[in-house]
Amino acid sequence: MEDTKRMFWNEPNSKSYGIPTVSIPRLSYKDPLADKLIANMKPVVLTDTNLVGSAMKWDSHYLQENLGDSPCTVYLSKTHKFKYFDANQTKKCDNDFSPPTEQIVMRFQEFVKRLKSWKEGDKRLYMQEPLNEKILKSLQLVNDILTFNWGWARMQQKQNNWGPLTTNLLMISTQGNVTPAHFDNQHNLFAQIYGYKRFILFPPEDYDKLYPHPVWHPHDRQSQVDFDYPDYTKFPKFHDIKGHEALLGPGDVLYLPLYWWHHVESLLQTHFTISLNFWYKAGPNLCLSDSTLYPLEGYQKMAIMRNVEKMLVEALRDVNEVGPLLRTILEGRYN
Ligand SMILES: O=C(O)C(=O)C[C@H](CCCc1ccccc1)C(=O)O
Ligand SMILES: [Zn+2]
Repeated sequence: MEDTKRMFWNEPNSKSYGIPTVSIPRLSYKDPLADKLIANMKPVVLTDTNLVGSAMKWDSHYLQENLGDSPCTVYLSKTHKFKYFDANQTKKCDNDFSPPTEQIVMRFQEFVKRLKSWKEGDKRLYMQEPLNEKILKSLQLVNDILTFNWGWARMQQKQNNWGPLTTNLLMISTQGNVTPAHFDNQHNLFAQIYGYKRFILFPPEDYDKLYPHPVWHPHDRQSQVDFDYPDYTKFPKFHDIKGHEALLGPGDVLYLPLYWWHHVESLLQTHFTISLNFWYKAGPNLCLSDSTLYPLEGYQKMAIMRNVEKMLVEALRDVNEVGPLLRTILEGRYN
């Protein structure tokens, strides 16, 4: 029994979902191609940035010592999926929205206790807490953060015209958890600290194949397609989706460009995984101006479509009128 258990643990739990993928390049940060890809808003895995070198020693014991009684946000799910939702947008859903996860605040040491005793069948846990003065009480941890490779991160931020760093989200996930496909409106330097995570990315122009929820929906920015059981009747174009895949291990940093879709899963090699992201606001080139280059990029068209939807919700005041009005514009005139 032990051997088969061990063998099972060694092989990544990466289900294929039947989606064809190409590998995201893994390069040294010294490779000029790395900077070229980032400048062109293409994903790339950097293997030796040492961005969070001082966090390589962060394990559950060390974090418990240094975060012990800090309150942290923990999501609970009965399934392996942790589909993010904006609780402030549930009111527009006239109560047919059922939250897929529970969000609770608990002391970090309480979280570690539950994480350690977690076993298959228990509710899955996902701690997601921004690192900021609210929870950073220990000088040791502050010192670790101060010794991140900020020089490299700031150089990327500057030479690629990103906006300000807004968040460093600390994520600690039980093995096998999945964050379903979604996009964020920030650039992301995603650092893997402990355990392995698999990313499947899709470019912004795959908007039509991933069928995002409406902008006013609690699941705004998330794909409606359930990758485990895709509904090809409702979402026929999902059939043609092609992904860009990366397997991240400790020390790897994935540059995840603004508006790129991503599905993330924690693999089974370890009981839990630890990651830290660096979210940077979009730079000025998200707004159209007389210096905008044409034809527009996928991410710019995505921003336009979202703005049109938001403007219509605002103007019509009734989300159920948006579809009919858009169809009136389209039918027999633009299709
Ligand atoms: O770093 C990213 O962008 C990720 O998606 C990482 C992802 C967890 C993020 C959860 C989340 C999704 C949407 C809004 C706020 C928080 C993971 O690693 O499981
Ligand atoms: Zn994300």
